[in-house]
Amino acid sequence: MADAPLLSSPSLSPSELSSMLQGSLQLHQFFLNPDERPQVAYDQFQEEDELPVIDLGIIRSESYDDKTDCLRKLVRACKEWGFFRLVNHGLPVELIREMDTKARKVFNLPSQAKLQIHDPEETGYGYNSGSQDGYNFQGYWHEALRFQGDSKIRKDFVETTIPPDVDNFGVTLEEYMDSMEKLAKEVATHLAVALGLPSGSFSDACKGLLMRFNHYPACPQPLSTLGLLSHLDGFVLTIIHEDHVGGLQILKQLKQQQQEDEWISVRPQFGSFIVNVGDILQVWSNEILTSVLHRVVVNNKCSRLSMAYFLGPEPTSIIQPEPKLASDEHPLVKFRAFTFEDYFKTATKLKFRGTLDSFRLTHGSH
Ligand SMILES: O=C(O)CCC(=O)C(=O)O
Ligand SMILES: [Fe+2]
Repeated sequence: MADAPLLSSPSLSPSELSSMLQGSLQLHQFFLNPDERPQVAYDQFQEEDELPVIDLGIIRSESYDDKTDCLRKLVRACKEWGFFRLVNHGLPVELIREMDTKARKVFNLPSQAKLQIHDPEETGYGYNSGSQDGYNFQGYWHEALRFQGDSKIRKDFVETTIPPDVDNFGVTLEEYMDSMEKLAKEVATHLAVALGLPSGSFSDACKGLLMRFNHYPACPQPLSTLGLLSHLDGFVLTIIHEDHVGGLQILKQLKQQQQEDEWISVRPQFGSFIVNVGDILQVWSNEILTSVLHRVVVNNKCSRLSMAYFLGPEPTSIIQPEPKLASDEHPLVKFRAFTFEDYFKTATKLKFRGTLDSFRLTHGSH
């Protein structure tokens, strides 16, 4: 019986479940093939798997030696992990909390109200759930609220679709996205400097593109499904804030140690950000920096909210490696000419896995 497990899961609120199951899928249709199911639970943390921590206060400081050390650590983290934890970033925790609370309020609206948050002309804009036909993440235990475009379009969209009982959602969203854009561009600037490039090499070609709130309701059979399938982010940098629950998993690169890569759970830390390298930065950096596979595992106790901000290039930008980063150790990687738009179309078809291989002319070090 498809719905029998629901009866044995008293911790799930009926509204959380109906939010996922009101669409075209039944519970068992979220179950993945055994080889795709997670073997590591959302809260199985190992000490050796703590992400590298980058203290932005040190990079901003006047101390040349500390700053240089920290920039080296930043490059190492982006090479070896593709991810790091950003602390001392200066963004007020009150703003983060306010954004988290308001996004949660939207997800807690009845399903019918959430389904109104969409733009008929822009698929994927606004609200989507994993039980919805044609949604990129159909079949995953996930619902999302997505905002993009310039701030005028965004403001109009929010005003006409988000119910007024979520107080000033649009005001907080604009403030949060502005702060994220500044922060992401600052990180991109530090990365350019750390690689020996002029400071604007990456950030000048970027703009804030997309903000996605990810909500993963508690799931009656968490190890039979995933919240988000394993994927590579398709932008320059992603800045994620997650609540206290946990569920993000990263494929830890163990190739240097001649071992198979392994999935590790990231320990949540409210108030800090998780930053990761996207495919476009991997190309720009001549594949010195790495875009790494990650996914989300769900649990049967409580829902989880993450807020992901994506910094990207202009849609018509030609994406190519920076020739100044070519060296004996890192010969210039060759790609056929492609724009960010081309990248995105291919990535959508491939579900954001292995997209760059479609554009690669020679095989690099990945
Ligand atoms: O929910 C998370 O922690 C990760 C979200 C994510 O990977 C994404 O939105 O691309
Ligand atoms: Fe992602």
